[in-house]
Amino acid sequence: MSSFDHRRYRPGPVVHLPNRQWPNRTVQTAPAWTSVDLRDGNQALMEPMGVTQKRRLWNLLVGMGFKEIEVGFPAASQPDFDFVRWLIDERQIPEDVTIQVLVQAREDLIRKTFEALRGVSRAIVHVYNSTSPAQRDWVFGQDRDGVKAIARRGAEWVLAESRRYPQTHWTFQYSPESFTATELDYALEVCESVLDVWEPTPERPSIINLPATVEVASPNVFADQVEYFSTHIGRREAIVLSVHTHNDRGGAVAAAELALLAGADRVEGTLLGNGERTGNADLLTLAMNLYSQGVDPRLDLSNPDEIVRVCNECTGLPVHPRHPWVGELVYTAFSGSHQDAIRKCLARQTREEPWQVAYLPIDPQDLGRNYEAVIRVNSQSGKGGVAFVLEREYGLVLPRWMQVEMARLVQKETETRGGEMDPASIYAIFERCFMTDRSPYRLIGYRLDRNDSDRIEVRIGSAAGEQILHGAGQGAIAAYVDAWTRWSGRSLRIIDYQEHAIGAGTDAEAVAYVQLEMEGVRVAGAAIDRDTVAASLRAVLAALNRSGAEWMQAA
Ligand SMILES: CC(=O)SCCNC(=O)CCNC(=O)[C@H](O)C(C)(C)COP(=O)(O)OP(=O)(O)OC[C@H]1O[C@@H](n2cnc3c(N)ncnc32)[C@H](O)[C@@H]1OP(=O)(O)O
Ligand SMILES: CC(C)C(=O)C(=O)O
Ligand SMILES: [Mg+2]
Repeated sequence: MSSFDHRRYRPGPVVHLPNRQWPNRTVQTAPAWTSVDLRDGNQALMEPMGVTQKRRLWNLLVGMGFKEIEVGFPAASQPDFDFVRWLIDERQIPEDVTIQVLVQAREDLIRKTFEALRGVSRAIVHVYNSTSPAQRDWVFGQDRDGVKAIARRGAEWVLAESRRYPQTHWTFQYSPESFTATELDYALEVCESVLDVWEPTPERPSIINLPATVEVASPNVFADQVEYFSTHIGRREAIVLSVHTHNDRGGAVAAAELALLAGADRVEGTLLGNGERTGNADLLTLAMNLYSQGVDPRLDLSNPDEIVRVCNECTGLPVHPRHPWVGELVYTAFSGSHQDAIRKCLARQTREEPWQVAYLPIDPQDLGRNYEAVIRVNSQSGKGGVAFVLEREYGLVLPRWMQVEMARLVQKETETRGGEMDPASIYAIFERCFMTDRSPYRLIGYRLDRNDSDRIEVRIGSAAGEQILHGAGQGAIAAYVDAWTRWSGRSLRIIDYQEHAIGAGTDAEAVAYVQLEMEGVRVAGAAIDRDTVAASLRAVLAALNRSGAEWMQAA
């Protein structure tokens, strides 16, 4: 029998909140961010960070502008204790940054925690105990009152210890761990009892942190829980309401966002979402989500590649190439219609107007990414992408009809070869297929006599030797086509012709693109030359050579 059996599970909680307000709100300002990378992030690593890595990550967090940073669980391990001491003894904590430490509601651990913090000018002491039925029954072996007593005693020990260090400005924080799996009325009761001990005031608030220790329901349910809590807790004006979401169902970021609508003031999380199991809420994503809505995230995210590098080097964890906002591939389009739309929008977008480029929710340049990586070509790509690459890398602005043919040629090759095609390989196809003015015929020279109607004398070479052709017409190209028509006895007609300069100044070259109809069949050619007329004539010849017509091969 299969062990995969959904009947073993129950649905998550629901909250009766018919008058819920959060769906009608929007987030207008950034919340207070608290990084728990050095604690929750660290405790989830296979190999916890050493002091050197912690220092590096600390410097990154401070540099990004975090004002509250949970730096560890100093009563739990010597490295955590030593790190806190290093921060204090070496005066590493900027004036406007407050460190936070975590501790269980146990007297000996609380005492040691305060010892670790001796001499700090300001700190948040974060005490927690779990409150859910499963933890009450099976972990603590206590009823509701018993677990509430653990919380209250913890609050009392924290208060008592803090009084031994009056020089420090203390802030107290309490988390009813496993809040999302706790009955709401009971979570309120426990928090009220903690607040009765701490007696916070608006001037000296305490932090109540509501953790989705395990994400057990969809984000809207968490928002209901937070709104219910926020509107039912006493002394609301004396509390900073914080949330701490985990990502078990993949909704940590969404849950934190909806919690802000529901009344939360503060969000705990980690960079890139490292943390227990599936991780914590990703603060980078949350902050970038605000940024992309025109809200100042109050964090410096302008160098995400550096953030990713430091996190990776400190935690040993890789970052998915499609990680929101900062993954390697998140501003890259491989697919044809996306490339087409991006190319058209980028050509129109100005710095002054609000950003509205299809498929790019923000300007990648804001995060230090350039447009080079935006469009990459594989078998899913279309003419827009191929055209974009040729224009960006080689300055070639292909006419639409040539884009279509070029895209078909590229696709054929990518389907055969598989994988991605780099710009040089794309250009090689362009050169091989369209710039075919060397064989079977090549242009040796020409003389143009510009009168009422232009007369041209053309010297062409082939395996059969040199020949001279004569023609006349309005303009060099018409005269040239006339020369070929007379010489071959076939009907030739220019359908379209375009040219433009590549580069500027004395180094500039001209590129010409020609679409020719020969005996009812259309064929395209291109050529690059320092001389504009030569470029045109060679482009016509490239098309003729490409035609593969029998009379050409016979040469
Ligand atoms: C959701 C979270 O992320 S919570 C943070 C979790 N982080 C960590 O645990 C990392 C650091 N922790 C540690 O290194 C260790 O747990 C220590 C050093 C703090 C404590 O270690 P130990 O004393 O061996 O105890 P252990 O952690 O196994 O705790 C179990 C005991 O503490 C009790 N306990 C657990 N959590 C709490 C709490 N928050 N408050 C009070 N008591 C608690 C348990 O009921 C159990 O009691 P019992 O021994 O009477 O059955
Ligand atoms: C200690 C608490 C806040 C925690 O990390 C959790 O519940 O996830
Ligand atoms: Mg956690």
